[in-house]
Amino acid sequence: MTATKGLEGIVATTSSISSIIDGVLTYRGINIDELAENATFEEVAYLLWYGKLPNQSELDGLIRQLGEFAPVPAEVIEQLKLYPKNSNSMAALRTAVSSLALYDAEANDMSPEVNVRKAIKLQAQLPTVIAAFARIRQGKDPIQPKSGVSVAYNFLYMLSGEEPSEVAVKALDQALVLHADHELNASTFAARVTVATLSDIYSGVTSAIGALKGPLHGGANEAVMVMLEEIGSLANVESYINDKLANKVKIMGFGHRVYKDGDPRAKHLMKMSRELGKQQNNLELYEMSVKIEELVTGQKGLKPNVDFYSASVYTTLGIARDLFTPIFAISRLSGWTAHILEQYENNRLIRPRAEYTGPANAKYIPIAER
Ligand SMILES: CC(=O)SCCNC(=O)CCNC(=O)[C@H](O)C(C)(C)COP(=O)(O)OP(=O)(O)OC[C@H]1O[C@@H](n2cnc3c(N)ncnc32)[C@H](O)[C@@H]1OP(=O)(O)O
Ligand SMILES: O=C([O-])CC(=O)C(=O)O
Repeated sequence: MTATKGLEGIVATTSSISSIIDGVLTYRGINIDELAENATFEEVAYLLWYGKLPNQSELDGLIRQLGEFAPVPAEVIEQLKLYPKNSNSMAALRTAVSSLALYDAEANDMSPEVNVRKAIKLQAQLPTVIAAFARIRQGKDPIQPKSGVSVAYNFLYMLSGEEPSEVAVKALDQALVLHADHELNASTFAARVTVATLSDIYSGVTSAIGALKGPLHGGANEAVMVMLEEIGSLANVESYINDKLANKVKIMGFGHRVYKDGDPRAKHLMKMSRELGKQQNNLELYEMSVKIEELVTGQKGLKPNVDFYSASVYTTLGIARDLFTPIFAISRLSGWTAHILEQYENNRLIRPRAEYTGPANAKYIPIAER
């Protein structure tokens, strides 16, 4: 038995949800470029869960359900108030999702219709939990979600308590479309491993949130913003990046396990970053990001991934840095749950082997002789 480090190149399951073939990403066979330009996040979530685009009445039905499920149990809001104010936002989300299961009478019901309903419920409740946490830690009251509006609108509304601009809603909606699914990425794999034991959907999503949190995966979008803040201005980019590269420090938001010629999602986020910057008459973050890309691609051949330009996009939308990865979770929840449903449909326990590298024939030594 020989181990493949990081399972690189290992095909661990079949899936009909999303594909990355020759650098092209599709959801259910539809090119991400087409979806990014035309689809709303709710259409994409429906596509991932049901395997087809919704017609108008199906879409209206989903938006209605999302509105009905969006309020979270009062007990969960009370618990959020007890979390330390400086809690890591992904840790808070991981805890809150685990807690949501305790207040869902259907949490352990494994029938397929109930599992789809729980996927929609979680999709509706994640934004409410994150926005409530963000407000509570600022000493503000949470805002009740609206019904009949998009996930992007509701999240921005619940964060600030004000009607979000059309531009902001459209930008966030497009970012949600772009992050919704990505084949067997680490957090989706974690979700599938968990539910392949026939554990429940909340357990799968809690595992996935834990995996997304790390800076080699979803946590990279926050790490990119930390870097942009450390750099501070366009004039400092070159010396900062050259220094990091010379010291073999990884530049967050670059590189990818699967894409070697660039992440097809990055160009959409780059464009969004430029357009939002222009609208606000402040292109500094965008220009700094472009300069970083020039240097990192020029010197290392590494291309930006989905996390790189999303940092300047979310900051330009006025969103706090530590909510970037939770926003990724809001979007990826649709993909995680689609994969969980697919795993249940054709389940087999996921249990690979390890190549043993420890000592052989070791003997037990009585404690007095050690
Ligand atoms: C949504 C997402 O999850 S997208 C990914 C988000 N993560 C990041 O942006 C973090 C920065 N990037 C990385 O750490 C990596 O590129 C990963 C984790 C995305 C992929 O990792 P792997 O496929 O294991 O690639 P690995 O880390 O082995 O990199 C291969 C080589 O490129 C280098 N490299 C990879 N990414 C970077 C980077 N961002 N900056 C500098 N060098 C890098 C590695 O140091 C390594 O060099 P070496 O061969 O000289 O040792
Ligand atoms: O697929 C991966 O390894 C990481 C990624 O880009 C994602 O999850 O969107």
